[in-house]
Amino acid sequence: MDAMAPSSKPHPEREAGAETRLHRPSRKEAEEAVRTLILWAGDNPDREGLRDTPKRVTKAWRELFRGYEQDVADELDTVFEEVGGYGDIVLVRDIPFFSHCEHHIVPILGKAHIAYYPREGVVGLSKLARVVDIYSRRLQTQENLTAEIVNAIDDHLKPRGLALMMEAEHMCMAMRGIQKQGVSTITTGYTGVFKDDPTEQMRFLTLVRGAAVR
Ligand SMILES: Nc1nc2c(ncn2[C@@H]2O[C@H](COP(=O)(O)OP(=O)(O)OP(=O)(O)O)[C@@H](O)[C@H]2O)c(=O)[nH]1
Repeated sequence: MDAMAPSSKPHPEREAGAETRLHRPSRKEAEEAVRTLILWAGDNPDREGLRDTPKRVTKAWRELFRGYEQDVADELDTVFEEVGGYGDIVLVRDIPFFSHCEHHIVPILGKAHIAYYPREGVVGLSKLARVVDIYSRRLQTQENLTAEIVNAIDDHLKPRGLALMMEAEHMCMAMRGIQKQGVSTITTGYTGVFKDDPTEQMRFLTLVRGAAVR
């Protein structure tokens, strides 16, 4: 697909039942908007170093926000049912991610840890990281990002339980506003046995922190 072609898919609407299709501006319109922001920042968009910047920024945005073009169902529809009777915890730890906060469009940088107890099969490990990627590459709050990843994996895989922890630094708190660097925000989501049984939550948290105890 042309990296800059407008998507044929509607933007995902977070409000249940919303069916409106949003108008995607042309690439030229998007470049014009970047030019306006350069002027707003106080620089000259026609000077040599900035002349191609609107083009670069729109190209970068296509990449940074490619999650709007992707569907998690495409990643999670392969389930391996032959797992040799394995039914214990599967934990994929330290998945790096970046997103952008929907309030300031400034990066959120962090790690995700996903665990589940298989019920009927397992998914490819990389697919879990792909789901994190798809939802991260949209404008987000950390809470919404966490909930979307949990709901998507839980719906498709139907595990006995799913646990997700996301820890991230929000550049909107580090680089502007309150300007506190190194602050980490932790969000969690649990379903099934992880939701119902505090000892399962403890096991998850212990494994995430690195000690393989039972
Ligand atoms: N809950 C939550 N808040 C976030 C997230 N990302 C950014 N924020 C916060 O969103 C809030 C936006 O507050 P506003 O008062 O509307 O905007 P603001 O004037 O730019 O706020 P300050 O950041 O305090 O300067 C700030 O407190 C941010 O820290 C997130 O993922 N989750």
